[in-house]
Amino acid sequence: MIGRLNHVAMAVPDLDAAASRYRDLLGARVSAPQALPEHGVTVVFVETGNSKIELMAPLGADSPIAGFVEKNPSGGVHHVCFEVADIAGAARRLIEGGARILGDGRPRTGAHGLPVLFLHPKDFDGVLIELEEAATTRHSPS
Ligand SMILES: CC[C@@H](C(=O)O)C(=O)SCCNC(=O)CCNC(=O)[C@H](O)C(C)(C)COP(=O)(O)OP(=O)(O)OC[C@H]1O[C@@H](n2cnc3c(N)ncnc32)[C@H](O)[C@@H]1OP(=O)(O)O
Ligand SMILES: [Co+2]
Repeated sequence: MIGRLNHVAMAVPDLDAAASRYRDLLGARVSAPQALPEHGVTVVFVETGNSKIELMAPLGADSPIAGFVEKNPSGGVHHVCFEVADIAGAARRLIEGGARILGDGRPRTGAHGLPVLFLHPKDFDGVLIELEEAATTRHSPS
């Protein structure tokens, strides 16, 4: 069901400093910061050729990554994101298999303008998994 690794996300305490390190020390192409209040994070994406790194800092009072950054004040790997062809079908199959989808269970629009959802880390060996519907499978409204 899962396809390409879309990104690995790192939660960081200082987004500008982290972005500079990837740009200036590692020589990577880094996108402009994108504030996503509906997700409680500000993100930049680092291009790695075969995938991406998402650097994210908490945004707002109810950020879902606030607890993680509090427990890991230097930052750390927060989640991995896999592409799926059909996110609604994937969600049904996961629920049938006993996995928990975080939030209200419905996909939300993620940083790339595509539907995303998150699976509980306790159901996947302590790793938070994000699923993103692959761009090629989106249909334009007719
Ligand atoms: C930018 C949009 C989008 C994209 O398009 O790419 C994004 O990536 S948004 C990214 C931010 N959004 C999310 O992460 C949404 C889903 N996450 C959550 O709902 C929460 O982060 C969480 C997973 C429910 C954890 O929230 P928290 O407040 O930390 O809850 P707890 O303190 O109760 O933690 C429970 C338990 O889980 C462990 N934990 C927490 N975060 C992680 C993590 N990232 N990876 C692995 N495990 C994690 C935490 O340590 C607790 O464990 P115990 O202490 O053993 O109980
Ligand atoms: Co992500």
